[in-house]
Amino acid sequence: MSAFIRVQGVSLDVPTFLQSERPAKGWGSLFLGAAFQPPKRRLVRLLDRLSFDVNDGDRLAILGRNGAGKSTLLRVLNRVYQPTEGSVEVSGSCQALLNMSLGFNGEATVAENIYLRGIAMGLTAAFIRQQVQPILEFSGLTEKAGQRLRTLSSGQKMRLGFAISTSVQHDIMLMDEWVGAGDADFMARAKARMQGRVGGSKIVVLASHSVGLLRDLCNKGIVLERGRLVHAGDIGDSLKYYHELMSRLRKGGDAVTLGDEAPGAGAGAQVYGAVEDIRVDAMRGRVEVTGWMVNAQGGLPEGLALDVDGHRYLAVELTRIRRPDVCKHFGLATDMCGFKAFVPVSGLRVLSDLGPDVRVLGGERHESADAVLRLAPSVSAALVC
Ligand SMILES: Nc1ncnc2c1ncn2[C@@H]1O[C@H](COP(=O)(O)OP(=O)(O)OP(=O)(O)O)[C@@H](O)[C@H]1O
Repeated sequence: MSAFIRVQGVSLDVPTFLQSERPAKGWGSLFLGAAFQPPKRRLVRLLDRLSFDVNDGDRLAILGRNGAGKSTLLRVLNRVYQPTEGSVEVSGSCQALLNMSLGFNGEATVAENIYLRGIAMGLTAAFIRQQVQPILEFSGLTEKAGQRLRTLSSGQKMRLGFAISTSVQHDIMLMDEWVGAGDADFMARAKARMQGRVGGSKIVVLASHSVGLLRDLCNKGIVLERGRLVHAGDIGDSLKYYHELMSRLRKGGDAVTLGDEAPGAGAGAQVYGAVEDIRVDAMRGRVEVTGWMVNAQGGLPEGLALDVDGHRYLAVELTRIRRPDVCKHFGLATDMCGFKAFVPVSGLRVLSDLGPDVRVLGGERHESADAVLRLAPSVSAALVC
């Protein structure tokens, strides 16, 4: 049976409670205010008349700035929220990686929680019984099977939630951001499993700010803005539309909403790029780094630093270079995403003096640069020669 998702004219209104300001001078007026000025209830529209189809074989990216409605839409697709208007038709079994710890009971043991979550996922007791050991092994919690869940660390709970949620292959996979926490060993296993599950799914719907990931994984995209669907198309067009939208919003100076985005936009994880050449200029005591980088909103970060054996060296100059190839690949609004940066590092004679563990970090400013830029294979090879 082929899988599909049909969303027709979906709107979602939820009640919110607004408390008016109550400047109270004393306890008496505080209690009187609480008694006679209860919070006002009003409906807010989170999704507004969305219509789109996802067909067998599609990998759909949901794009939009913070608060645009991406997670809410995923919850509607997963039937957590019932639309106020319109209809959602889903054909095929659905696996939602939206909240890994949903339905966990801290007082039950780790093994019991596998049953609780498995039953909530619609699995039979007989099937779950066969899955308990593999899930414990995958999450590295075999020795903790009989312990209460509340004694686990948050990372261990996340591993358990991930192992249970991904224990079965479904037709449709709904994801809110790619799984991104855990130690290196677990992340390697989680990545391999995710790739397997994504590959085995008939439909994948992924909401993420990681533009590189969306570009690699998805073939289609929709862009949400304030709960409305403002663009639908192939992934290249959708990323381009999203970046243009973000740049329009930046120029429009929508200070309140863009203020919400500031932490994300400035965070290292939101900057991505590649280093394509590193040269040592021994005469001038500096390293020249060439590559490209952008942030998740398609903006151009201006910060670069080198991490050499734990010592941090900040760039003193960064010039932008045209990169139409990168611009086309990611659907960016500007092609000035290439850069050449100069970083003073004294005492170097040749490139290999930097050692193989050098990391190039990008960010909005030199001081705050902390997103590791990928090294091109030729650069990695040159560093060890
Ligand atoms: N239950 C709720 N009651 C009231 N408002 C809500 C509720 N759930 C979400 N919202 C609001 O709906 C808007 C969309 O939220 P949502 O979590 O879907 O955004 P998002 O696009 O996933 O954002 P982000 O990129 O930050 O994860 C936000 O303004 C949020 O405050």
